[in-house]
Amino acid sequence: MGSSGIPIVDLSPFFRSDGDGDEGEKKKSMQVIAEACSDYGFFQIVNHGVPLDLMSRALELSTTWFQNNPDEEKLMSRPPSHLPLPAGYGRQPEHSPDKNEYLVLFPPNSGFNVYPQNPPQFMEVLEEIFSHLTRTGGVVESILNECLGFPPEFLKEYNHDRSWDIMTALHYFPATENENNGNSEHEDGNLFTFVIQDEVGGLQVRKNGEWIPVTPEQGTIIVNVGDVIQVLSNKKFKSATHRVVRKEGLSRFSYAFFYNLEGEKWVEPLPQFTKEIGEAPKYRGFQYKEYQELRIRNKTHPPSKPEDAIHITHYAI
Ligand SMILES: O=C(O)CCC(=O)C(=O)O
Ligand SMILES: [Fe+2]
Repeated sequence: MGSSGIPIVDLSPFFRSDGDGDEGEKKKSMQVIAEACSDYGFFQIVNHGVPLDLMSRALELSTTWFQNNPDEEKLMSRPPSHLPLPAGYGRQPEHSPDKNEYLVLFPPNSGFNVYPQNPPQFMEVLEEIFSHLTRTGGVVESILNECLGFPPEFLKEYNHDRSWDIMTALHYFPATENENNGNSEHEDGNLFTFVIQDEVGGLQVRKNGEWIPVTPEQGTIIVNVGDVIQVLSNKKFKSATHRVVRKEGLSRFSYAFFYNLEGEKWVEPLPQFTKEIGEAPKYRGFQYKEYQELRIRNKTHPPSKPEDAIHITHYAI
């Protein structure tokens, strides 16, 4: 358990080749994960395969880049991509309640990436951490697959195309006297997200109706389950409700890695969570990219009332 009461799971047994004794450890970890996902969709991982010095380095470099980068880089053009959002630098529109700026990256082999040039090592570190997070994503995906009782490799085959994964480096501005919203209350629309945060803190998750601060623990990666897992499992696993609150006098830096689905994929509650157990589906099916486009429109053209923003409830039956 972390100091915030969010479970911390040691993934090392999942990275070792199967030896005696590992099965028991794996089972215990999977129980903790399954419970956290059934309750509120949030847990943390250690011994996750991403080198700790790479994580610190990535945070140091993004801090330097956001604080010092020349405006030309911030203003670099963001050509359209295969996703409903472009790669490169962006900033929340002036009217947005969210006060952050960010850098969007696609997988290292993507021709759509727009990389920062300074510091010169930044691009290499971004590519390296992206690759590590992708590998850890595969491990977490297979754990969730087993926790949900899917046939072996079901999620891996359903979600074999990694070209829609994205990573964002985020910079939250210091809070002012009047407001401290960094990233409004939301659920992520994907399978799951990894968050790496600096020591400032500010990420909060809603658990049993209360906002719980996710206390920074160096080297830990936060995992939050997204809407796709919630829909496939007909809400057996929950998509985590979370937000970021800014601190006065302090900038906060983080990375979010979104383990996504290819845009053409169809998402709907699976028969083992509906007709095979006599339960009605809680959602109608949808194409992944249609939902992502609607979510991005929430950000670029915010509805006049927050309750008009599109969430997964848009597809609720
Ligand atoms: O910066 C963070 O800690 C979380 C970011 C987040 O929730 C998101 O980008 O969806
Ligand atoms: Fe999020």
